[in-house]
Amino acid sequence: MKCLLMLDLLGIDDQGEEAPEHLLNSLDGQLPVACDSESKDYQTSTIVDDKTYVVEGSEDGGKSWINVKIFDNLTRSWLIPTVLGMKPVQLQGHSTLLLNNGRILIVKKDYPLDDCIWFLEVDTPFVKEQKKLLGTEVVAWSKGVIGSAPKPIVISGPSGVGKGTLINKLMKEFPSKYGFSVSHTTRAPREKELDGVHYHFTERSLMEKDIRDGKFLEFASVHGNLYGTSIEAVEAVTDSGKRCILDIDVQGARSVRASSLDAIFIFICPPSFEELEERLRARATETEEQVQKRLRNARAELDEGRSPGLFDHILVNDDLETCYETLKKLLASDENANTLNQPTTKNLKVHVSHMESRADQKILLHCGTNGTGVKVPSLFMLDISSLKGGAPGRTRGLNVYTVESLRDGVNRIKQL
Ligand SMILES: Nc1ncnc2c1ncn2[C@@H]1O[C@H](COP(=O)(O)OP(=O)(O)OP(=O)(O)O)[C@@H](O)[C@H]1O
Ligand SMILES: Nc1nc2c(ncn2[C@@H]2O[C@H](COP(=O)(O)O)[C@@H](O)[C@H]2O)c(=O)[nH]1
Repeated sequence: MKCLLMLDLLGIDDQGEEAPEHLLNSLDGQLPVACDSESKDYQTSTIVDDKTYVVEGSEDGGKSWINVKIFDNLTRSWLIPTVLGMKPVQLQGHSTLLLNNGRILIVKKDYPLDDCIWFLEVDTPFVKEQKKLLGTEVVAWSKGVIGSAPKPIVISGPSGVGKGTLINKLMKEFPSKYGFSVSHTTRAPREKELDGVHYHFTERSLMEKDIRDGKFLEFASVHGNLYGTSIEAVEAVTDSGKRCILDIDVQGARSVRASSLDAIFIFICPPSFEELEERLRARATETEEQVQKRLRNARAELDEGRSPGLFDHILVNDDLETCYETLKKLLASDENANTLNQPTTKNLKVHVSHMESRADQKILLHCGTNGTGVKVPSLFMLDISSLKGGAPGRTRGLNVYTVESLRDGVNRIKQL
């Protein structure tokens, strides 16, 4: 039904008829396409090679929707792509600009700067991989975030090595600095484990559906159960300004390594296999059969943990305090090396009328009055030269400047 409605807006039926002439004539991916401010329905078209990406939205009686479809300029037919990632909740109009790295920049009109910059990935490595996996056309949304965020930390290692113990110590000593990525799992809760705190305990069919819907950054079958990190789990921590810690198995670490998440990877080893077995039994949370299974898997994980290029650091958890101190030092030096550029609140509501791309990865956002009576600069500059991350998570590393025209053609540029 939804699909019919979208086609209807363009004045065509669902029998695969061509896009109307006026739309085709106006399609030009190289030029900024300004939105139609008179209309309640918002639509832009961007040409990428032989395809035209149409982003459209509408507000109808308080309900709003956003849709993406593709017009194949060779076969002259419409394609409905699989849409991944978290999409904008509302549009009150938007402008688009094709970037040269397989992304379309989308700036929402009349939204605070914090929530107005989005990317629609149409030909990035993530999208290419998903196209192969799903066998359909794929597009992926990613919200643009101003400034950089601290790198997430992936902690991996065999069951019983002490990952949870080390992470709990970090969280206890630095509650405002680190946040835990709460995974989903199909395993049953242990005594004292709380839903939403230690894990999101879920049913396999629900989790499989969410995986199909692209909600997971990674997932793996571990010791007979399904475990996974949702994109939301990581982004919720990162958005709160904390450094996100993921406690995941080696298969999961490998998937995250291959993803757009720019993380630091730490592998925890036991001092010996006998000590690992002792810790696992002493914890007394598993049946004998489960302990045997976890120990069998531990041998493979210990081998895999040493594979070149997978982990940045390997720590031996012999004496707990010594290992904890080493972990803290390692994280501190990594933080210093990646000086944090925490975003300040960007509450300014901007009404972008059009965008202009410059050769040096800077984009000029020309703004009109936003109707709130609050004076807002009429020109912003967006620096996209150091973007990090991307779909299925956020795109970070955006820098925004105000541009103020002074006399004699001199501009004053100030970073927000
Ligand atoms: N350095 C250490 N020396 C002795 N015991 C330890 C040490 N570190 C952790 N332990 C103990 O080992 C047991 C297993 O630790 P923990 O639950 O943190 O492991 P884990 O790696 O998180 O396991 P899993 O992957 O199954 O969640 C716990 O009872 C914990 O108290
Ligand atoms: N790939 C993932 N592995 C995960 C995730 N959350 C936890 N784990 C790993 O599973 C085992 C077993 O955990 P337990 O709580 O049942 O003892 C352990 O190695 C965890 O690191 C996840 O989201 N993805």
